[in-house]
Amino acid sequence: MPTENRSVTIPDFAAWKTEGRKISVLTAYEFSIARLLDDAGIDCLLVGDSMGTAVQGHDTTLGVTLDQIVYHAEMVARAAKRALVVADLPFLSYQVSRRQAIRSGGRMLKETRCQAVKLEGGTRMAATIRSLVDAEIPVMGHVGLTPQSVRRFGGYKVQRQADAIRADAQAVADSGAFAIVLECVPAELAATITAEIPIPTIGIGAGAACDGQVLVLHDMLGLLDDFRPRFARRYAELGDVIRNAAARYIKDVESGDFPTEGESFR
Ligand SMILES: Nc1nc(=O)c2c([nH]1)NC[C@@H]1CN(c3ccc(C(=O)N[C@@H](CCC(=O)O)C(=O)O)cc3)CN21
Ligand SMILES: CC(C)C(=O)C(=O)O
Ligand SMILES: [Mg+2]
Repeated sequence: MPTENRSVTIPDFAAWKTEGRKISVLTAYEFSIARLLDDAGIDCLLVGDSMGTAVQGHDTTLGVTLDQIVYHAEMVARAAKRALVVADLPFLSYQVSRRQAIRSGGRMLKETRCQAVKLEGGTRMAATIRSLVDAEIPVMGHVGLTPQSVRRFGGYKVQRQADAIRADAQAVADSGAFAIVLECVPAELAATITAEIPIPTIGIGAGAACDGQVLVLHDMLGLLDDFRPRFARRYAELGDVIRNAAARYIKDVESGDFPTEGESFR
């Protein structure tokens, strides 16, 4: 029987907060990239529903399905030798009922080798998180800018209702989640929450005080030309690299420079 081959466990992850060890998280959607990120030493790979924007080309995450996340989580979890793999529960795969949440989260653990699921919402999702945890499905929370709420928010905006967001984070922690994403909240609020809850906070657009940071892979690699929020530092310009490589290939095909005899069989 194949054995799990991971060095990072949920309890390690939860303990990193008390040890003051910063947690690095990136999204991943497929095998080859996930293997490279794992080799590089990333702590956690998130199979995000941001695949709706980053991979599928939509302007929201609302259309992403549970089947799609299962398919991508399967590839990512197969690639990861040591990183913790977490998969997003997409819109309407957990909001209908606690039974639905357990079915969806359970499917993720049964059909892929991911170790946990992430879902959006604070106080209003507390009972759901508790039900998942009771069913042995580890949960990462997500509060602040919750992209699945985009139709209520009316856009992607920094969330500033400090008391409500603090209560949301506390409810997520009290419900048994092992970590929580804080998305697009003022740095000072994220610092307050990080100090007052016992589980690690993973920030995106939430300042430096968080216990860890997460970015969408396509954003940090420069693969999306027209998505540049202030929090998405670019560590590479792969868009330029890919356009250049493709342009050189096209030129070589048109001129007949490719392929050479050495690149052909005789
Ligand atoms: N590729 C990608 N990266 C993401 O970070 C991401 C997605 N997709 N899809 C789902 C959500 C949407 N996200 C977003 C989208 C836009 C802003 C944005 O434009 N923020 C403005 C601030 C707006 C304001 O409050 O005034 C900024 O300037 O950063 C932030 C987060 C984060 N998530
Ligand atoms: C940006 C992270 C937190 C996320 O939820 C996603 O990639 O879907
Ligand atoms: Mg997400």
